Amino acid sequence: MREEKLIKATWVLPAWDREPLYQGAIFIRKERIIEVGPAQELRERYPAVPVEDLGEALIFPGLVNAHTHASMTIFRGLAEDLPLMTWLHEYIFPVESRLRSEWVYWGAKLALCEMLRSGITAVCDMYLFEPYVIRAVEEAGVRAALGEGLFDFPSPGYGPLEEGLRLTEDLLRAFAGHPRIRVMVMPHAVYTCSPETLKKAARLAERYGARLHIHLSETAEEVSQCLERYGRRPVAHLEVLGLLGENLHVAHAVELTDEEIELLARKGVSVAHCPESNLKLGSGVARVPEMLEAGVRVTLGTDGPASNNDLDLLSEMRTAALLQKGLRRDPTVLPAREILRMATEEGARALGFERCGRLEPGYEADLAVLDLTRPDLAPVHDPLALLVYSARAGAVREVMVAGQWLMREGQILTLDEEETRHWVAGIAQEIREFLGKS
Ligand SMILES: CSC[C@H]1O[C@@H](n2cnc3c(O)ncnc32)[C@H](O)[C@@H]1O
Ligand SMILES: [Zn+2]
Repeated sequence: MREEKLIKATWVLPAWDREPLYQGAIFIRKERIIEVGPAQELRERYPAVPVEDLGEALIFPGLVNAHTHASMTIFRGLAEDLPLMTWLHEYIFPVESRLRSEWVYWGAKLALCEMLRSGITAVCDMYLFEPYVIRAVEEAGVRAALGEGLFDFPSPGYGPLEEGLRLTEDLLRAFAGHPRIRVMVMPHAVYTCSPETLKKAARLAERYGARLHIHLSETAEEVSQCLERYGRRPVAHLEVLGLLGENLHVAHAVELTDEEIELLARKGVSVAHCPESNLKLGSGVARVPEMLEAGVRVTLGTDGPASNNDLDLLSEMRTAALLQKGLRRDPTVLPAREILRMATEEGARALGFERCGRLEPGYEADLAVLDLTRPDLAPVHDPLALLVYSARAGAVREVMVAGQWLMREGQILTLDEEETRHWVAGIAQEIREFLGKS
């Protein structure tokens, strides 16, 4: 395998806050970016390095899906048009009680194929039987921050909670120092984890210097249940239990007061905004402009494919932007640049991948390539706006993580897409049978 590469394209967008380069190139050595600049200059500087010309295309920083449950592809379309608590308690938790490790493995592989196709190079995943997601992630070659989802009731993945904590600890040890995989401690939510469980999770994270991830303030019902049970809202609940801090990454944060936004900002908590799942489950709309204004680190996630119902972060960027503009009757709210920041650099930082999310010297060579020969991506007045407002998953042609091509000319190199679809079709049939659906 070549240690050095020079890739060039008609456009290179180095980062959310940088101007796009026309006829740009990137010089990569092993997994790192050494230099980004005009193609002609880089060719002259590195004459011995073969040039890979990507032609009429836009090279951009790989996207970061900051919250998902990848394996839930197997449940896509199973329970529709329901509010979160009904969806979870009456449909998803019962079917998940029959979950099997190979379902999680093949479901994750299908999800990774889909995510690669929308230019995602890093993902934050919380699920059950997570070691099987890790297997899929290792095969795919993407970057991931992940953990076994923990709740008080017995899990099909690990049994009683103590086993879940032990499994998390084993994973923390096994993947310490891994170049692409970070293990996080992942209690599911305040309504499925007792205060004792949350404290145990926080202690475990602290012992290993790990990050914590939890669903937080996703719906009004979650807030009222928390008030009823503990006499305080979810954010205050986590504060009292000592969870709010820079190592905490929360999903959703739809139901926040001004004071809660201030507190999250002050404590350095990051938020994964998941607008399409929040819309589809009728949960509401997160107060993203207020969070950004207050200094909260906002990232972007798809949430699981059973509540979104896709894993296309390009379309998520568009939804996130359009939603706030429409709600506020103000097109200047959440400009494309800010959206790209959330989907790249901010996501990477929230997951602990400090040298990802930008195409700059010293950063990991995690990037994706948009095919600009498509009619829906012409003409190119503004590459950044094109990426945020016009691009869809199908337009991503290449993906590279840590200097390795994972997708070339529309072909995923590391996973067998056909085989994966075939396995998932079989699993879906099994699921339908035990649900008495066919
Ligand atoms: C404990 S593993 C993860 C757990 O989360 C469930 N889940 C999927 N989507 C959501 C959501 O939007 N809010 C809360 N919980 C969700 C998933 O089904 C697993 O049980
Ligand atoms: Zn979720």
